[in-house]
Amino acid sequence: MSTTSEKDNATQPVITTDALTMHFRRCEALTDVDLTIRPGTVFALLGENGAGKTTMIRILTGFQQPTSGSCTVCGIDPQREPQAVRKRIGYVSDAPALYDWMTVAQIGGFTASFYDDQFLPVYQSMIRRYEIQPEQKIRFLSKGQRAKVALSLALAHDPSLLIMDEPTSGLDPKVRRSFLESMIDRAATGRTVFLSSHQISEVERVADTIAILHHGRIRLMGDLNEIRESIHQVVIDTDDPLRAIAKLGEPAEILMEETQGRSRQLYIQNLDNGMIDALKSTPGVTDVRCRLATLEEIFVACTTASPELEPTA
Ligand SMILES: Nc1ncnc2c1ncn2[C@@H]1O[C@H](COP(=O)(O)OP(=O)(O)OP(=O)(O)O)[C@@H](O)[C@H]1O
Repeated sequence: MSTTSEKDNATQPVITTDALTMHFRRCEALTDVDLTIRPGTVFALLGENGAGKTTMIRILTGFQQPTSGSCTVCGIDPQREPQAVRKRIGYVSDAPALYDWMTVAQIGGFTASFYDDQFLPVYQSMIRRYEIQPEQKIRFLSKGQRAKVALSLALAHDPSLLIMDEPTSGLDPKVRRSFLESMIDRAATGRTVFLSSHQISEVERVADTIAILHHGRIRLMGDLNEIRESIHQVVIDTDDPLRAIAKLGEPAEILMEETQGRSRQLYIQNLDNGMIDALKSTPGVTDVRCRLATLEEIFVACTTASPELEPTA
């Protein structure tokens, strides 16, 4: 029977951030990021290059002090107790720093000294499965082989939280597929996976919760299926490019708007049938077509600011 504290652990958020902000001298890498990630989730942080994903991961793993705001990882503050956080989690950085002069076997033995007895046999079996020679020097491994060693080191202590920055870059399609499937299996057993990516198709396959980061701000966050079912692409044809279109009321939110001649394309969250009818009956509107947006379109809509929708400072 599980104890009260085990039950608490199973429901307590694994990661929380509260108004997390990181401003470098010339760049606002993160601004007011609020996140809550529950156990048993595969969470994907999506964002284009420079959106702030690595900065976020560096703060969560205690390698970077935020400018303001706070966060917890497995209930621990990574700014106060970075070592305690790193011992609890598995972490794969976007450029794994491995000791080049060691062999694959030696780096496993070295890392095993920080964990319990289970680490080494699990590491060795993963290395075998990846068909990497244990006696090979790290310096002579290919990029993909290095990624596999880094993954094996991060996973061998069976962490309850795995944090990965672009985990599949460098992996071949076969390994990529089995790796992604293993992430789903981890979540099914109550463990949590946090990954950053700009590979939309991969995220669609594995993630159940996503956040889209744009210029350091969360543009959209939530259950992936709910997000996909709540955002529509609407194309409105008019008889005149300057024709005004009926304003959509609450709770609809326009994520992106583009005009091409007499055709206007909008990505709208929380659209309802009444709004479509209102658009259709707007004078001068000749046709309205509406369908659910793909995740790729949602990503583009959230990371391409329409000038008229840019928040004013
Ligand atoms: N130490 C630093 N000093 C100054 N600026 C930094 C520093 N680290 C990151 N930045 C800036 O912060 C922004 C976010 O960088 P970050 O590496 O977090 O992006 P990312 O989303 O991981 O991008 P990518 O997908 O290209 O890896 C970028 O504009 C980057 O130049």
